[in-house]
Amino acid sequence: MTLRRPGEFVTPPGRLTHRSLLLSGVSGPAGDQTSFNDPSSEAGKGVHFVAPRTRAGAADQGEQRQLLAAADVARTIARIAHQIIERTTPDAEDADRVLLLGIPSRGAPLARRLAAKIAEFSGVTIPTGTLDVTLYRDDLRRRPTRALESTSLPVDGIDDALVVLVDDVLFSGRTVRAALDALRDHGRPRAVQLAVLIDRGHRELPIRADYVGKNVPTARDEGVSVQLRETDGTDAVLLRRRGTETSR
Ligand SMILES: O=P(O)(O)OC[C@H]1O[C@H](OP(=O)(O)OP(=O)(O)O)[C@H](O)[C@@H]1O
Ligand SMILES: O=c1cc[nH]c(=O)[nH]1
Repeated sequence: MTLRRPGEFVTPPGRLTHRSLLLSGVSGPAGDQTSFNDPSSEAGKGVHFVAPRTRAGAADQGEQRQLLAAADVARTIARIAHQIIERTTPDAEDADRVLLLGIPSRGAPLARRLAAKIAEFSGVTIPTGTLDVTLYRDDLRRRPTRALESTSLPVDGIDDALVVLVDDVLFSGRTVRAALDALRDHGRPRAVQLAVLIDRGHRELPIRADYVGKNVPTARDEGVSVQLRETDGTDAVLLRRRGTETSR
C-alpha cells in the first residue's frame, strides 16, 4: 500500500496476493433508454428485468455488432450524470457527501467522466476513486490468476458518504456483490448506489442498478464489450458472440 496524498490509500496492482494482505493493508481511517431505477420513479419502471434474447438476434448476423458509437457513449454518460445530480442533489446545502467509486478496469475512467460531467452540469466537484474487487470475487478458485487492480479512496474515506459504485457492464451481479464486500472493509457508507453503462441482464444475485445507461437484452452466450478511450483508445459498445453458457 502506498499513500498518494494524505489520507488517500492506494493498493498497487499486482502487489498483493492474499486477501488478508488487503485487509491489513487498506483498512484506513476512514431497452434503449437510460433508466433510473428509483422504485418511486416512472422512468425506472420496467427496467429491472431484461428479457433474454433469442439466438436469432442481431449478433447472429455477424460476430459482433455495434450497440453504441462514441457519440452515444458520451450522451449516455451525460444522461447518467444528470440523473445522479437529480437523485443525490450534490449542490444542496444538506446534501450527503457523494463519492463515485469506479470498479476497475473500465468503471474507473467511467467514474472520472461522470464526475467531470457532474461538475460541468452542477458546479459541484464530486470526489472519485477506484475499488478493486479482485480478492473478494467468488470465482477466485476457478480463475486464481487474476491481476490485482488499484484501490484508491478519496481522502476523507467512505464513512457516512453516499457511495455510487460505477461499472461498465452489469451481468450476473457477482462483481457488484464483491464490491459490496470490498467496501465493507473500508468503512460504512450511509448508502450505496450503482451506476452502470450497460445492463445486459442474466442476474444471478438480487442486485440491480440505480442508474442504467442502456438496457441491452442479450443471450447468455453473447458478450457485451465496452471500449473506452482511456483503456481501448476508442469509445464504443459492441455485442459479441461469446460461445459459452457460463457466467464468469
Ligand atoms: O455482473 P458480472 O457478471 O460480474 O459482470 C460484470 C463485470 O464483468 C466485467 O469485468 P471483468 O471481470 O471482465 O473485468 P474488466 O473490467 O477488467 O473487463 C465488467 O467490467 C464488470 O465489472
Ligand atoms: O458480456 C459481458 C459480461 C460481463 N462483463 C462484460 O464486460 N461483458
